[in-house]
Amino acid sequence: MKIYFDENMPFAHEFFSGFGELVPFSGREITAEQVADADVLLVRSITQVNAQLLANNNKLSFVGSATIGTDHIDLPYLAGRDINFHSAPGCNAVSVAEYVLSSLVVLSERYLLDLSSLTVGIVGGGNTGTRLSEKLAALGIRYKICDPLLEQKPQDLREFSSLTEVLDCDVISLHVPKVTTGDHPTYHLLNSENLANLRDEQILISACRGDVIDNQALLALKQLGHGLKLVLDVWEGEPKVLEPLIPYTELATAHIAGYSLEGKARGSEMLYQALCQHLNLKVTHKLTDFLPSASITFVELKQDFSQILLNQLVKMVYDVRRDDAIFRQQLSVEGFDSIRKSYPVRREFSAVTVSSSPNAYSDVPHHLGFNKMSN
Ligand SMILES: NC(=O)c1ccc[n+]([C@@H]2O[C@H](COP(=O)([O-])OP(=O)(O)OC[C@H]3O[C@@H](n4cnc5c(N)ncnc54)[C@H](O)[C@@H]3O)[C@@H](O)[C@H]2O)c1
Ligand SMILES: O=C(O)[C@H](O)[C@H](O)COP(=O)(O)O
Repeated sequence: MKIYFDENMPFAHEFFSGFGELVPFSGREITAEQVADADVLLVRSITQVNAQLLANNNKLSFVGSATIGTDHIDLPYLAGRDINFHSAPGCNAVSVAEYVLSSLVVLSERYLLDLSSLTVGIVGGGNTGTRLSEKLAALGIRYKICDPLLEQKPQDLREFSSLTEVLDCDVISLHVPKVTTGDHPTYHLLNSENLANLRDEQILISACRGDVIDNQALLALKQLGHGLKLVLDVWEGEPKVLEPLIPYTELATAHIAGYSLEGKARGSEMLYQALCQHLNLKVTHKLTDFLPSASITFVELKQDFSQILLNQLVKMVYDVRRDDAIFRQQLSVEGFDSIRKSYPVRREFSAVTVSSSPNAYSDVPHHLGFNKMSN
C-alpha cells in the first residue's frame, strides 16, 4: 500500500509506517502525476483535493485531512468516487483558544485593559469556539456566542446571541469555517458595512479563514484612521497577504494559531485512527507514546488569581509576540509557507505542570488546561 502524506504532518512515520510505503510530499506543489499510484492520501489545508489532483489515480480509497477546515476538499467529488474521507475535528481547537488567550493577554498589557471587565463575542460555537468559551469561563471573562446552525439544534442547550450582538462585544473572535453557499455563508461575513459599525476600542481577532473578513474593506477602514485593534492569523488569498494591512495590525501571524505540537499531532493521530477503522485494523499507537515532554514542566505560583496564572502560562508556554515578530521579519524574506513549515515547537498549557501554595487558583476550573500538581 502506498501512503502519500504532507511533509508537514508530525509523527507521520510513527503512526503510518506499519501500513506500507510512505511517500512525503510538499503540500502546495503536489501534482496529479505524483499521486497517481496512491492508495491513501493524507493532506493538510494547503492541498486542493479535487478532480484535477486525482485525475490519474484509480486506486485511491482513503483521503485524510489533518485539519478541521475542509474547504480545500471537494467532498461531493470524493463521495462520487466512493473514496472514504476523514478530517480531524477538534484536533487544534485548544491551540487556537490558547492563541486567542495569549493575544488578549498581550493586548491587555499594551492598553492596560482589565480582561475581567470585557465581554468576548465568539462567532462560531463549534470545537474552537467551545474550547475558548470554557477557558474564558475559567478566567471569569464574560462571553457571548453566535452560531445560527447550533442554535437550531435542540440538544445544544447553550444560550446563543445574534451576529449583531456579538459584533457589539469588546472583543470579537471568529471561529467559523469558510462557507460560500447556503443560508449562513461566512465568506466576507465581516464586510465594509458591518466593519464600519465597529467601535474604535474594539478588538477583532481572526484565526479561522482569511476570506471571512473582506481584507480590502478592513484596510480601507484602517486607512481612514479607525482605531479597531486587529489580531490576524489568517489572510484572504494565502499564501499571499495584503501587505499594506500588516502595519495596522496589533498582532499578525502566518496561519499558525492551530500549530501547537499537540494540535498538529492530534490531527495525525485522528487520521491514523480513521485509517485503522477503514482498513479494519486494531489501533496500536497513541499520541502520548510519541509526544516529548515539554521543556517547561513546572511553574511555581503563590497567588490566587486566575489571570496572573494565565499571564504566567502565556509568558512561559505560548507568547504570541514570538510569532508576530517572526511574521513581520520573515514574510518578505522567507514567505508565508516557509514560516509555517519551519514553525518552532510550541506546546499547549496541558504540557505544563503547575505547582502552587495549597489554596492557590482553587477557583480555576481545569478548563484553563494546565495540570495541577497535587500537594
Ligand atoms: N488558524 C488556524 O490555525 C485554524 C485552526 C483551526 C481551525 N481553523 C478554522 O476555524 C474554523 C472553525 O474551527 P472549529 O474547530 O471551531 O470548527 P467546527 O467545525 O468545530 O466549528 C465551526 C462552527 O461554526 C459554525 N458556523 C458555521 N457558519 C456559521 C455562521 N455563518 N455564523 C456563525 N457560526 C457559524 C458551525 O455551526 C460550527 O459550530 C475551521 O473551519 C477552520 O477553517 C483555523
Ligand atoms: O483547518 C485547520 O485545522 C487549520 O486551519 C490548520 O491549522 C491549518 O494548518 P495547515 O493544514 O495549513 O498546516
